[in-house]
Amino acid sequence: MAPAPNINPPINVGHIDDVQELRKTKPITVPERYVRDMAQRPTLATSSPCSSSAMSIPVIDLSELVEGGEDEVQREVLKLASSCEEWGFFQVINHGIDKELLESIEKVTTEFFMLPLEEKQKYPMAPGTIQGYGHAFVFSEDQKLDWCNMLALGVEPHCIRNPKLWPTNPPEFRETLETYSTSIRKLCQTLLRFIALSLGLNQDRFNEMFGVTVQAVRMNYYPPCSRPDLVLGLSPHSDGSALTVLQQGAAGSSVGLQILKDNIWVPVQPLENALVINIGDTIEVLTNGKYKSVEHRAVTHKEKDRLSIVTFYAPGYEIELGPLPELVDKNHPCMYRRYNHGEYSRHYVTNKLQGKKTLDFAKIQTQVSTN
Ligand SMILES: O=C(O)CCC(=O)C(=O)O
Ligand SMILES: [Fe+2]
Repeated sequence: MAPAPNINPPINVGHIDDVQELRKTKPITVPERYVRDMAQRPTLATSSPCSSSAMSIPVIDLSELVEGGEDEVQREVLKLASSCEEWGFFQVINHGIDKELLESIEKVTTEFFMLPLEEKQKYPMAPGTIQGYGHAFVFSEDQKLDWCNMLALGVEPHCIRNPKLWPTNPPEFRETLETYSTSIRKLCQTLLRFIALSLGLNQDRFNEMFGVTVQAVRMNYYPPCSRPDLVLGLSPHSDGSALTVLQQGAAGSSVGLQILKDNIWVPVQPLENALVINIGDTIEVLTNGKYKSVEHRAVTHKEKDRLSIVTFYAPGYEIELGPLPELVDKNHPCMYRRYNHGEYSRHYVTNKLQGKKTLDFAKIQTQVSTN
């Protein structure tokens, strides 16, 4: 979550239907603003066992890394390295976060989204901003919209919080989010230690340089859509974070997350009690492109709804970023420029989601010789 963007001139996003209300009142209507151009329409997840097992994101057992003997640790670190390098995504099991806590955050989040619209609108996301209830990343009247309702909140440091936007209904929401965020924060720090090791770096390399880290949460609720073949739940994008932790709704909800691998949209099958981790743009830059942030999107389902609770973990805004010198040499020339993380965050939240385009901000453009 970035410092509040300066909105100048004011943004006109036009009328935005609330998709949950649409679903209730006009269940088969899909307004034009939600209908994607042909090229953007989704290929829907199949549940065919062969397609999913041939292409499923790797699973990392965190207990092997944290408590395993030398051999297990070494094996799992190698697996982590290949997961980050080849997929940019993995699911983590035995992560140490209580099942009850995962269930509680899911419960309060679901309860929030099920409130009447007037209640949710007490926490409005103003056009062009990224906190509160509504649609983020919409900047014009003619922009296509995602079939999704969001509640996005800055969590850490406290100065990025807007307490007026933290729901007081359901009453346990705030406390549950605090407890959940503390646990997810520790998980991110642990994962960053092993990710550093997997790159041959000192295990504290990332945690030490990140300063006063920034943590934000986005809760995405995707109601069913009568034409999932025409809409997207969330537009293709990579995350601006260092790491993202995604909790998918429990069994019974639909498969909705897809990641772009070798030009194919691969569905991520939810695993019981697992968390989905992905590499964000910041780790791509720090590793000089060795570990890349991967484009992903969400699709909707005809009958089932879906919830995702997403935590973004990033360095402090004041931290200067650029490829780590240890990962730059003659064979790996520097691919990204140096910049301040606050600048990147601002750039990220003032542009619509458009695949990996946002990261052009940091890429060093190589000159094509015309001779
Ligand atoms: O809902 C999902 O599965 C994707 C969410 C996501 O990518 C995000 O919020 O950045
Ligand atoms: Fe994302």
